[in-house]
Amino acid sequence: MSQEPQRRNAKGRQRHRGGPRKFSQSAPAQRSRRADPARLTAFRVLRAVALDDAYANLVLPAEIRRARLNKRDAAFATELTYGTLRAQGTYDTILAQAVDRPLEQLDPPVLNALRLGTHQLLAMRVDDHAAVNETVALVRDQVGAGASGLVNAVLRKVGVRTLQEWFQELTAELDEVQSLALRHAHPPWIVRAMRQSLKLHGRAEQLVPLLEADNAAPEVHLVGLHAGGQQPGDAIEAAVAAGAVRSEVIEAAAVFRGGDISRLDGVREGILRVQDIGSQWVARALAGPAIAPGERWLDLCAGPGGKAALLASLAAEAGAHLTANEPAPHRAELVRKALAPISPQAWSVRTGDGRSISDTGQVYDRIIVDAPCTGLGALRRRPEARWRRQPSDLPQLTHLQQELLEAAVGVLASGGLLAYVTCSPHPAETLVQVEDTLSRHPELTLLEAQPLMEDLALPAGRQLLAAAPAALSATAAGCVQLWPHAHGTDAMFLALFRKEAR
Ligand SMILES: C[S@@+](CC[C@H](N)C(=O)[O-])C[C@H]1O[C@@H](n2cnc3c(N)ncnc32)[C@H](O)[C@@H]1O
Repeated sequence: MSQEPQRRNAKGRQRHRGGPRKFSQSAPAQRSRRADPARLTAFRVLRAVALDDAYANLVLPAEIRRARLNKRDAAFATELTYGTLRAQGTYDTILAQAVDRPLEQLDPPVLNALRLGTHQLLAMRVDDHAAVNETVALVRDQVGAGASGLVNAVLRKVGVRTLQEWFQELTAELDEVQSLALRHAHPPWIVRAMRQSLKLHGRAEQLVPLLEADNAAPEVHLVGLHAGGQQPGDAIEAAVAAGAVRSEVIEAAAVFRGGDISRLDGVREGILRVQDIGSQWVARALAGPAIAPGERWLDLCAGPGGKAALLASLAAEAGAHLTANEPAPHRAELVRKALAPISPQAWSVRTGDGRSISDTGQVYDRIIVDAPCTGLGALRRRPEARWRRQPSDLPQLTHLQQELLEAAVGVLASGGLLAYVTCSPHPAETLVQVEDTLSRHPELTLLEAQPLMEDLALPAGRQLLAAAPAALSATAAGCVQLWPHAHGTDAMFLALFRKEAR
């Protein structure tokens, strides 16, 4: 976000000439006065995100197909959509300087178009004229001629400065957190939470690299499953043959950089799944220590089934059985689909609230609580998420996390293992929950998660973990917190408890 394309000469007015240009001056089209299809695609996604609470990563591919965009225009629409959504708060601060009324008084489609135009002007290599004229054409086509004059005038004001010049102007009076928030396009409360968490894990000086990593596209990771008579390694071999690169971090995983993932045979068969290596790693940590045949496992919050599929695959190999629990019926259905390729003796799905799991009358030897959380550890994946989440979401989520942990402890067998996992590094969702749980349950011991995860890793993975700085507390030292900038994974958190045998 703090980087911008080199587009101006020393006088700061001319577009750069020569040198690599990602998008042509007229990209993707100055073909007509109707809305350009790539920009219209981005506009439609922004509208769905704002009006229907849609996820851009789900809506965008469908809109690209609907508009029949070619590869180049699809890339343009993707960069425009994700870049605009990610930096929305920063662009709104800039736009507030150029609009003569509070932004809330603008029609939402006009505000979305202004955000799209601002991203093109300040962060994409699109010529100023094309950025302004195409946005005006989009507004005329989609909103009406009335708003096009305002959009033209506002974007001309925005384009008077470069992004760096706007930052200089706007951050002069801001404190450090607000300034970082503006420059790296994160809400200040998230910057504060990240700073606090990094500090607790001995990484106080890594805030900027983390914020930068949140703004970069994540790699696509694959996991191979034990399913359909195949070993996990077979699926990975097939993926490698199709262009994936074997992971050097953990086994039965690969990194895919080759485009359309659904073309891989294993993905269609369900024996190869897209799953962040951080998620794979924490799920394997639960299954890591020696498994006795006949063990009963529970995934208390299983939807949509990523970790459940890996755990069921490991259960199938070891002769254990996984119960995958999920309260939302449509998500429970996704779990069933995810588990379908795996031997049916190894799993079952329960559709129900995790807080009432004791109703089953069962106890479990290994339980994962992959709790509903703010998702602040996966901001790379959901460009709109950081602006949608509010600090006011925390009390309800942390209360639910605590209730789910209580329910899990209640059905954990004596001597059993409990993994508490979040895809958030927020201290209130992680270390505070662990300390509260330990204080309520003297029968629980916090295990050292890092050596367990090291045992599961390949040399490069072991090195990544070993490079972790000293944490500030014994609790933090016992848990593992992964980070996008340090491990190349989502910021997954893992605490591993054992219930002492009576
Ligand atoms: C972080 S997601 C789990 C991701 C999943 N483990 C995976 O790897 O694909 C949290 C899940 O908890 C579910 N959930 C929400 N409330 C719950 C409750 N009261 N009991 C159990 N699960 C709940 C959500 O529907 C969501 O599917």
